[in-house]
Order: sequence, then structure tokens, then C-alpha cells
Amino acid sequence: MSLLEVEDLEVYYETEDGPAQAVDGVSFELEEGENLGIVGESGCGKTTLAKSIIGILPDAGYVNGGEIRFKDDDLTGMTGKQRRRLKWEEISMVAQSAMNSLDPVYTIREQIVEAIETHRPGTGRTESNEIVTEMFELVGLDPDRADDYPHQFSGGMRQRAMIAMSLALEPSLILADEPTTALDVIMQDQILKRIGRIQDEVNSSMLVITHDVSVVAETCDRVLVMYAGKVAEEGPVEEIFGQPYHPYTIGLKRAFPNIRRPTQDLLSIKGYPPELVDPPTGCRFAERCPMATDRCREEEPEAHEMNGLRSYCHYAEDIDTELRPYADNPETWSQTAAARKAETGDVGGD
Ligand SMILES: Nc1ncnc2c1ncn2[C@@H]1O[C@H](COP(=O)(O)OP(=O)(O)OP(=O)(O)O)[C@@H](O)[C@H]1O
Repeated sequence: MSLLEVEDLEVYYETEDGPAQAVDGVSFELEEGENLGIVGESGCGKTTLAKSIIGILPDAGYVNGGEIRFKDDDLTGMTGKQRRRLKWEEISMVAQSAMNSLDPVYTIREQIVEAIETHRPGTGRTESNEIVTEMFELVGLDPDRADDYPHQFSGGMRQRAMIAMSLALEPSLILADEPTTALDVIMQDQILKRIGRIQDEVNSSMLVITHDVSVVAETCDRVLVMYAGKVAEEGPVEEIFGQPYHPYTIGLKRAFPNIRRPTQDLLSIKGYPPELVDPPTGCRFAERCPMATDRCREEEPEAHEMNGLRSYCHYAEDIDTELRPYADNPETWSQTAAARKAETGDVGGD
């Protein structure tokens, strides 16, 4: 049994134009102690996926279908009260936006102690204070500063305090949503290393949500690449960033600096992800894909499995034999329908 099993999950938002299919048929599993990165451009559904797991979707959002099983309980069938108990004790979220969720009128210690005592009623004050000290040390904050108020901390310190608070109950699953985006590179590195060390101590699993593939390469065992609400590709980090099979992953990989090839030109995938209220039939990436054919525009791709990877591209099996040199060539990417549209303003089809 996996720690977390997401099966055929659909999460929609009610909008004026109709339901937006933010997460559409997403499936994956997460094992105990494993880290899974979720990458993709802005708006592809990463945060929606995390929020549906922890049960904090905004009012407009709803689970339209599928299952989220955590330790074999179906979370989608739970009441709000059951979900709230799970949040903190079992599943905790470290989010950029959560930095603002520290209460300004209480000290950091008061907030962490309250979380501990609410969720573990038998815990005495001395033990709670010990946990605060231990967590502060783990995230590299001076425990003497625990009696400060949030406004007395810098942004980076507040973020560390949030991480300390999220980890105080030793959750089995940590959802880290852009955990380091607002921090400078040195601080980012420190925080990621610390999260890794904390994880080793408490043996928790982690979903790392980010648009930055280098963060995933550093912290994760496996990666799920999302595009326009769907899984494009999933597999071990070395495979996905080494020899991906999905053209979107190939493009995404070339959009980030490569430490091994620092002189390589960075690529930008022209165009934008499609509207999710009325998404295109067929492959959602077709308009921006240099290898798209009529079949891609008409028929939705099924999963192809090879080399431990799961790739949703009709031509995944041909990439290695025929298409990789073409897909790896930056010139290729300026020939897509979306690239032509971006350059000429021409809205004509392919
Ligand atoms: N409250 C909402 N109401 C309507 N649509 C929403 C709402 N929140 C998100 N969406 C839409 O759902 C889609 C997925 O958004 P989501 O925030 O999950 O993406 P993301 O990949 O996390 O993006 P980012 O990296 O920018 O945070 C987007 O098209 C977005 O516009």
C-alpha cells in the first residue's frame, strides 16, 4: 500500500464561462519516505492538486471525480472535521502564501504550541516547548527568538518558522508548494537541505510543487510533469531530466539552465497553455508541440510505459529511434503553430 494514491482525479473551478478543468484525470502514487516533484508552467494545476489533497480548495473549486487515498482512507469522502484533524497531524503544507498565515498577534512559540496541543491533547507544556526548540534548531533559527512576534522576523525567517510549525507534528506527508521561491539562492539551498534532513529524521514523504526543475532535481526521487491539468510524463528524476520522452518535458528541460552544459542556449516554449474551460480535444500540448500531427489534435494520448517512465504522447515510443535529434534542436521549437502565432500574430491553423 502506498502512502498516497491519487486516481483519476478531476478538480474543477466554477467560473462565469463554465467549469475550468484545472486537474483532469491525474493519477499517481507516493511511497513512504519518497519525494515526488510536480513541475509545469504557471496555471497547469499544481497548486490545485495540492489543495485538493490537503482539503483547502477555495469555494469555487470542487472534486468532480476520482479518489485521493491516504493510508488507504479516501480523503474525498471525509467530512471537513476529519480533514482538519489530518491536516497538521498527518499532512502538512509548506507554502509560499502560508508565510502570511502566521497570526501577527501571537508569538511564534504560542502558535506552534497551540498547534501541538490542539492536535496532541496529552502533550504537556514542557514537552511542547522542547519540540519548539528542536524544530527551531532544525530549521536553523535561534530558539531564543521563538518568543518574537512574526513582524520581528525577516521574510526568510518567517518562512523557516512556517516550516518549523509545519513539521512540529512530524507529518507523514509534507506538501511543499514553491517552498523557496521568494528566497535568495543561498537561503533556498539551505532550506532545501534542511527539509531533506528533517525528512530523514521523521521519515516523511514530500510532494514538491515548483516551476523550477533544479529544485526538483535536488530534492526529489521522482517527477510528475503536468501540462494544462493533465499528466504529461512521470518517472524517476534521472530519467525525466536525462532522457525524457514527452516533447513538453524536452522543451521544459531546455528552458532551465543546465549545470553540466552552462553554455547551452535557453529555450522558451512559445505560446501559452490552452484555456481550461474549453480545452482542445486531443493532446493539450499539440499547438505548441513541434512534432504534432493531426492525430495529436484529434485523439487524446494514452500512457506509454518504458524505462520506468510513463509518458502521455502518441509518439513517445518513436522519440528515441527517430525524433530525439529533432526535438532536441532549439530551431525546431520556433516552427510550432504557437511560435508562428507569437512571431507573426497570425492566428491561422497549422
Ligand atoms: N479560485 C479559482 N477560481 C477559478 N479558477 C481558478 C481558481 N484558482 C485557480 N484557478 C485556475 O485553475 C488553473 C490551475 O491553477 P493552479 O493555481 O492550480 O496552477 P499552478 O500550476 O499551481 O500555477 P502557479 O504555478 O502559477 O501557482 C488555472 O487555470 C487557474 O486560472
